[in-house]
Amino acid sequence: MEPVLQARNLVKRYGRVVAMDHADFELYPGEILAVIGDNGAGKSTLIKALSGAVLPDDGDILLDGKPVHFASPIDARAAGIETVYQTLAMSPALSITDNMFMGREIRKPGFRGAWLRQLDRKKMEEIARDKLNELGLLTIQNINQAVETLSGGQRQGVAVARAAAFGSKVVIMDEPTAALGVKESRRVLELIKDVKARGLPIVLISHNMPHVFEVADRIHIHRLGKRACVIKPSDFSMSDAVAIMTGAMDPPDSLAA
Ligand SMILES: Nc1ncnc2c1ncn2[C@@H]1O[C@H](COP(=O)(O)OP(=O)(O)OP(=O)(O)O)[C@@H](O)[C@H]1O
Repeated sequence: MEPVLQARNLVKRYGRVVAMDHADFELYPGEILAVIGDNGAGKSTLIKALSGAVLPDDGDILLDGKPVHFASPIDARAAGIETVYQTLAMSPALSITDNMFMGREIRKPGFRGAWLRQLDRKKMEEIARDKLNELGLLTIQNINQAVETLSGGQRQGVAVARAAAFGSKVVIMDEPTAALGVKESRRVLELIKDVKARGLPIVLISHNMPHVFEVADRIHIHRLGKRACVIKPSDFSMSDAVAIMTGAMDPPDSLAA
C-alpha cells in the first residue's frame, strides 16, 4: 500500500539548531498515526513542514506518491491537507459558520456573488449544520452562535469538523486534547475516531500517552530531530514508548527507522 503522505530525509536548521535531522514519515490510508516525542524533539517542525508552515532546507514530501512543494499552509490546504492547530486559529467573536468558512466563503450564484460579492449564508449554514451533525456535534444548538460562547470541547469540535469538512486527503491535529477537561477530551477522541471512520487518515501529535494508545493504529516516535521507530500500540507498553522517546531504551532493531 502506498502512503498518502510521506516525507523523506527532511532537514530544517535554525542557525545552529537542527530541528529536523533527516526525518522520515509515512501516513497510510485510513489510519490514525500518532506522533510522539520529547519536548524539542522536532515534532512541530515536522508537522509544520507537512502542512506548509515551514519550508524544509532539504528532503522530499510526497502526497499520493507525487512530490509536492508547499510554499504556505494555503498550498497544503489546497492539496487536501487540513491542520487543527493547538491554538485553534478561530475568531471568537464570529459565529460557528463564519469560522468554518473563514477564507473559503461561498458566494451567491450569478451576478450577486460574482459582482456584488454577496455571501451565500444559507448555503454555508446548511453545510456547517450538516458537518456538525455528521460528527455527532448535536449539542451545538445554533450554528450562528459566536464561538466564544462555546465550551473548550465544543470549540475543538468545530475545529475538527472544519478540518474534516475541507480536508480531502489528510487531517493533522496538534495536541487536540491538551487544553481540555476529561469529558471534553473524551468527546474529541470520539470525534477523531469518527473522522477516521469516514475514511480520512489522521496525524495526531500528542503528549497524552493514554489518548495516543487508545486511538492510534501506529505510533511514530520522534527523537533528536528524526524518527526513531514506529510501533504498534498493541505490541508495546506506554512505559516502553516513553523510554524509547527519551532515549532510556533503544528502539528494537527490527523497527529502527
Ligand atoms: N522558529 C524557530 N527558531 C529557532 N529555533 C526553532 C524554531 N522552531 C523550532 N526551533 C528549535 O527546533 C527544535 C525542535 O523544535 P520543535 O518545536 O519542532 O519540537 P517539538 O518536538 O515540537 O517540541 P514541543 O513538544 O516542546 O512542542 C527545538 O530545539 C526548537 O528550539
